[in-house]
Amino acid sequence: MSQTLLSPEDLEAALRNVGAERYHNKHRFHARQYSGKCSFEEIQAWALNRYYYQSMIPIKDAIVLTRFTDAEDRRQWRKRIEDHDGLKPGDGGIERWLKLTDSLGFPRDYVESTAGILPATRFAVDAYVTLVRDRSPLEAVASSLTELFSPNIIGERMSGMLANYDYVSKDTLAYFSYRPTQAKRDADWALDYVKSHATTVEQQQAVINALKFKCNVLWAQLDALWSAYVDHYLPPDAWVPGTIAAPRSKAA
Ligand SMILES: O=C(O)c1cc(C(=O)O)c2c(n1)C(=O)C(=O)c1cc(C(=O)O)[nH]c1-2
Repeated sequence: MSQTLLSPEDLEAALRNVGAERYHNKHRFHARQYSGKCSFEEIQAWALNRYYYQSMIPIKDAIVLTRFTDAEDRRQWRKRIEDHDGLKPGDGGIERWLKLTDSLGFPRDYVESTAGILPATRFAVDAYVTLVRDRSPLEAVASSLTELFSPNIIGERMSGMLANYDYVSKDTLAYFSYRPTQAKRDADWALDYVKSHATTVEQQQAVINALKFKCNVLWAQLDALWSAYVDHYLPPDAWVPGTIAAPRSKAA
């Protein structure tokens, strides 16, 4: 734990180091997914569970918005909500995620009910929402900085999935074509914010810890998927492969 005040550049280096050590691109589920080793059911379970993350991101961002006292900060942050919700029905990131779960055979009402997600998915995502509500606005912004690292993992995931799974296409993965540009815009802004607002040792330590926490939010979701769908240790109420969704031949 650093006890000296870091320059803005050294703080950025420390934050990037958190990602280098802990981001979910290092998780074995990610490697399994992009290298083509996931079964159809594992990809279904990943998309179903991740819907919960997607659906809670704009709620999380709406909470962050309420915590800014500066109008310019709110103007910048509200773009995130628009990206996910779209500006009209049928538009936006959540809708694009639902197109992916449609293509994997799931009925929309089942996905949107989140009835079949893993308990750890719910706990991890809810913990993220709790953090942005209960900790400082600075920590809330810092916790979004995993997006500094998302363009790389998205590139690896998309090219690997397109090469290895005949049931996915650029169309069904459209969600990810939009994200890298949005994530770069958001992460650049958030990084500048954190570098200019974390001006004490305590604040710098707090932002580093917020980013570690967020890496754990992402990591825990992949741990849960592995346990339930690779090791087949299904928790009660979790979606059971072969049920609910249309069979693969019809789905994809
Ligand atoms: O595909 C990914 O691996 C990935 C990672 C992350 C991230 O690092 O938090 C986000 C997303 N995707 C994403 O699509 C997204 O909308 C998003 C919002 C946020 C956030 O913390 O506000 N992270 C992420």
